[in-house]
Amino acid sequence: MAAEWGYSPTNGPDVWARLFPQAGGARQSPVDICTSIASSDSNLEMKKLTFAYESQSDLRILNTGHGWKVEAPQSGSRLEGGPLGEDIYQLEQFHCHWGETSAEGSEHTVDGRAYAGELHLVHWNTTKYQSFAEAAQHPDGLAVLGVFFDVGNESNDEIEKIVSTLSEIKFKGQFTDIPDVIDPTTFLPSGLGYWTYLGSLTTPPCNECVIWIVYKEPITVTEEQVTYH
Ligand SMILES: NCCOCCOCCNC(=O)c1ccc(S(N)(=O)=O)cc1
Ligand SMILES: [Zn+2]
Repeated sequence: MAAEWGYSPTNGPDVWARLFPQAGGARQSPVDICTSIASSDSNLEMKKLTFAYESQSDLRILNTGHGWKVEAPQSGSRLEGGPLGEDIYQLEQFHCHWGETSAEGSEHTVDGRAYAGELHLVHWNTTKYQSFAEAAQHPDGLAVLGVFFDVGNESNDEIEKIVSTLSEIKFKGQFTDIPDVIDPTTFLPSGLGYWTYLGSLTTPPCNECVIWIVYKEPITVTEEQVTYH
């Protein structure tokens, strides 16, 4: 039985490769995004990244033990263009990484700077593959949109619909339904500039199957919305 991976010295990222060989690979995420060496690719400007999501209610939210995850398989959603070639990607789930304080918590960093948290909208390639699990075995299987959280005075209404349910799922494995209607489009910043690179799942099994699209502009949430209680 694989030991529980986590973020302590004995089960954290430095030892994941012992149990999950892909964690020792050449295209592992997260990375530090060095803005001075990121090159702008004129192709990307030509093929605009486009997305279309449905609004859904009664989505199931789960305490994964490392944060919350909302299961949101949306056959009517589409993410395409930009670095995704001719393939169409469909939303599967979205989840959040955050930390003990608002000074840390994001997985990607920008010129060494961490944000208070990071939202991941996880999509899979429905043009080429028949399921999420199958797509996760291929280098172009998944596309994940990363959105940084900045802490400020305005709370984010859509995030509030999610974090307001966390008191019901205090323990790993617990889940509940979010009664409100959630529209994933509202999680995206107004400025749609992004960095993109070929990487991996940021947690075990660390499959090298993700085309990462990390938005440059963070969205603002309150301290309450993005720190462990
Ligand atoms: N069970 C066989 C291997 O399956 C590979 C897929 O892993 C399933 C569990 N993990 C995920 O789905 C998963 C999805 C997204 C991210 S992340 N943080 O990179 O967006 C990390 C992990
Ligand atoms: Zn993630």
